[in-house]
Amino acid sequence: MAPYKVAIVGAGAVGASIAYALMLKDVASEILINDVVPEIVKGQVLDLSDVACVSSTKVKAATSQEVGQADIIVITAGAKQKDGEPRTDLIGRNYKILESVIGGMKPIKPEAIMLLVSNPVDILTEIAQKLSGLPQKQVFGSGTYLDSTRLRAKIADVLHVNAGSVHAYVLGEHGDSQFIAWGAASVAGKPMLEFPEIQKLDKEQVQADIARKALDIIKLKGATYYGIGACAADLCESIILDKQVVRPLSVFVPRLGCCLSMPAKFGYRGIEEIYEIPLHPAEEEQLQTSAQAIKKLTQSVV
Ligand SMILES: NC(=O)C1=CN([C@@H]2O[C@H](COP(=O)(O)OP(=O)(O)OC[C@H]3O[C@@H](n4cnc5c(N)ncnc54)[C@H](O)[C@@H]3O)[C@@H](O)[C@H]2O)C=CC1
Ligand SMILES: CC(=O)C(=O)O
Repeated sequence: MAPYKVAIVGAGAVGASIAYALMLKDVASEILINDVVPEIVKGQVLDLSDVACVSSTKVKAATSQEVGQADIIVITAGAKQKDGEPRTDLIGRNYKILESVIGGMKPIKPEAIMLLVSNPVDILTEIAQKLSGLPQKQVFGSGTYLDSTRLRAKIADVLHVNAGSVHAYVLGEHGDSQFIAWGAASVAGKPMLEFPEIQKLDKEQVQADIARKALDIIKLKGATYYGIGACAADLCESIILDKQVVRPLSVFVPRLGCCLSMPAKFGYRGIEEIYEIPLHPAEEEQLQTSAQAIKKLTQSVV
């Protein structure tokens, strides 16, 4: 295996879940763990090192300078939502944390890929694109990949197919203004909206349920981490193996003037293409609304 270092900044529940899922994939040579709390780093490194018998990925603590020299830098540092709190309420705290995290890791390896996970992920992605100095295509966020997996699992239950066979996207903000691109969704090449079981669904309710699933989990157990752990590890694997897969990722979309999720193809050089998905007029309106919400909040902090 070519040496491939993945740094994870923020060693809380999300950072550790990503590290764990990525170790089980056995595609990275080294995972570097960084956090402002040394005890958390030490504890996570010790705990994760127990995965050694089923993974050849080594785990070690890293300084900010070492993080800056990794091939992939995953940012999970920052505050998480409390019960009932929208992701956007985190912006003040997490903007400051992101500034200090990126400032501390400079100079950054010019070819590094930076993957944003901390919330609100769309706004932090745009800020990281500016602060890191890396080419825009090398800095992106996990965006609505997690929301799309939630949707695909829901549809899979309704149609009794595997979620992997459901082609459907949640797009826009990884937040309250996200929306489902029903018109472009399909199973087995058949448009989703032609399935009688889908026609019977209350689509607005499904959209609302997917958008608030994070809060439902937070209410019950305080945080979400396994879903994003699996999604972010999949993104890291796709970068390392240069898979050129398409995922809904938070990327800068020039026509909308902000970062939000659109289907994007990516590999080890970063984002290769952003696709303009065919949207129904009402969906295009929701995309515009999502962009407006993100831009308004971004302007209030930068
Ligand atoms: N994009 C997505 O789909 C998801 C995003 N998240 C977000 O991920 C973030 C982390 O969530 P959790 O891990 O549950 O929180 P957590 O509280 O368990 O961990 C956060 C960690 O960040 C560390 N940290 C704070 N400032 C730091 C700095 N300057 N440098 C390095 N580390 C620093 C803290 O010490 C802590 O260990 C939150 O913003 C949360 O909203 C969570 C789930 C899904
Ligand atoms: C916390 C969060 O962003 C999520 O689980 O979707």
